[in-house]
This record gives sequence, structure tokens and C-alpha cells, in this order.
Amino acid sequence: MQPVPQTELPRNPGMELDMGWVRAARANRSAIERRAATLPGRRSVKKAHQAAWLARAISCIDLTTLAGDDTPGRVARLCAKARQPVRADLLDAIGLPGLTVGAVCVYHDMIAPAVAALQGTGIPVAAVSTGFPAGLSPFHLRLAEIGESVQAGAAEIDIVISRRKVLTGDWQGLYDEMRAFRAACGEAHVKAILATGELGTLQNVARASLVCMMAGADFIKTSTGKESVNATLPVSLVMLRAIRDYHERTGIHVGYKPAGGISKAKDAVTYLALVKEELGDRWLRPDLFRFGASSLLGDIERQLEHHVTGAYSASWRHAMG
Ligand SMILES: O=C[C@H](O)COP(=O)(O)O
Repeated sequence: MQPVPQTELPRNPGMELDMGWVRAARANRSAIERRAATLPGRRSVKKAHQAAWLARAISCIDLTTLAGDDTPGRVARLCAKARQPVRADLLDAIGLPGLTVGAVCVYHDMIAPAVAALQGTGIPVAAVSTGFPAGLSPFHLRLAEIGESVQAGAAEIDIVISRRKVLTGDWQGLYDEMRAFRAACGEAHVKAILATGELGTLQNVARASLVCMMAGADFIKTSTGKESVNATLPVSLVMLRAIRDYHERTGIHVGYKPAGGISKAKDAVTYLALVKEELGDRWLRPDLFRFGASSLLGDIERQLEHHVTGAYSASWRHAMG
């Protein structure tokens, strides 16, 4: 198996489903949207710190390709980018010559080429699973898919939850499903994709976050990238506060992964600032925070180049990632 993310923290073992806690979870939409609206632009990261924040963002990227026309060749190119996300002279200039992304994220069939291309790097391969993106295939096949992906070398499994269980208030069903997914993952870490754009309300997002954590999710993740609404700041606030609540009550650290539509360096910095404010610095490391993104790295590289050289290059030079 590929290496699991380096962490000294204990995994989330989960707990019994606490329906009193789940029902008590609330989300005040207007207060959350007001707070989220103040975030972009408010934190102007100054020049000296900009490169450090951008480098931090790179180290937390799950560099992703999830397309029907993915090939071993495309995955090998993505993995080359994962190993060396930014031009060597730029990494030297910011004093981080060995910087890599957090993981490479692919469909099941692309695990083997990704594992081969990342051999010896310590960069884990994450696989989307359980009938991604809709999660509507037979349950036993969803479980078997996890097992096959772990067998193929995925160290992280990004499962999709059954949205219908949330929409019908079947919290026990969601808990049981997530428990079974976690068990099927074995030593591989499991990220629970809530597909928040399809959950209807922020209250459902808060409750689904809690239920997945109670069932043992190592990370909770916003979106597949395939919903019409993917990662947003209001949803992030709700999920980060659920993680904080879970940590306060259990002492367990659960990770957070916003995914889908995050493609600009300045948006990445806004997310990092939000995580820092809501959860503190410890969550700003790849064992507790990831961006799920296919095109963010290109813009970060462009901004870093500007930081180091004072000039922007054409965006086509950073097409991959
Ligand atoms: O989890 C990762 C997402 O699928 C990536 O979405 P994106 O292509 O909008 O960056």
C-alpha cells in the first residue's frame, strides 16, 4: 500500500450515533452568509507572507483528475506535477526545494498508474469510490469497490454518501452506511463527501457532518466537483464548526476538504484563513486539510512566479494542474 498521510494524531474511531446531538445541530443561514461575505478580500496577505501561504496551499492540494477520458499518460503527467508542483528555481527561491502536493486523487482504474508514478515519493494516492459521483450503485458493490481500490494501492478513499438518506432524515441509515464504508477502508483513511450542493439546507449539512464523524470519517469533504454547486464559504463555515464541535466533545481531530470549483490562489488563501480562524493553526497541515482541485495549482504557480520574479507568465505555461 502507498503511505498514509504522516500524522501523529490518532484516527477518528467514531462513536455511537447520538441523535440528541444531531437534532440539536442548527445553522443560522443569514448569520452564516453574513460572516462568509466578509471573508474574501478582508485578509490581504502581505507580500512577505504570501509565498508561505501559497506554499502551504500547495502542500494541502489533492491534485485531482476525474474525467471519463483519463489515461495512464495523463495521470503520469499529473503525478510528475505532484512530485514537483512548481518550477525548481521558484521552490529554491522560496526555500522549499522538496515541496510536494498532499495527494493525487483519481478514479479506481487510474490508481495503478498513479501508484507507479509516485513510487518512492511518499505522496499518497486517493481514490474516489462508492459509485462516485452519485453513490447510487448497489450497496454491496460500493463496499467491494472500496476493497478493490485499497487492494490496488489507494491509501485514501473518498466515498460519496447517499444524499437521499439526508434528504429523508434517515440519520441511522447514513450512520450505518458510513460505518460500513469506514470498516471496508481498513487502514486507508476515509474522506466522506457530503455533496453539500444537493443536501437542501445548511442544517442538513451540519447534521450530515456530525453523523459522518460519529461513524468514523477521517475527513469530511464538501463536494464531488460534479454537483452544480460545489465548495462554498457558507458551507465551509458550517462544516468547520461541526468539526470544532466534534473536537471539543471528543478530543478527536477530523480533517476538512473543500472541493470543486476552487481554482484561484486568492480563494485558496481565503479558505486557509477561514480554517485558521475557525479551527486554529493545527488544522493547516495536510493531515487535517486538503483542497480537492484540478486547476488550482496552475494559478498558485503563476502567483509564486510573480512573487519571485515580479512578472506574470502566460497562463498556458501552467496548464497542467
Ligand atoms: O475533488 C475534487 C474535485 O473533483 C475537483 O474539482 P475541480 O475540477 O472543480 O477543481
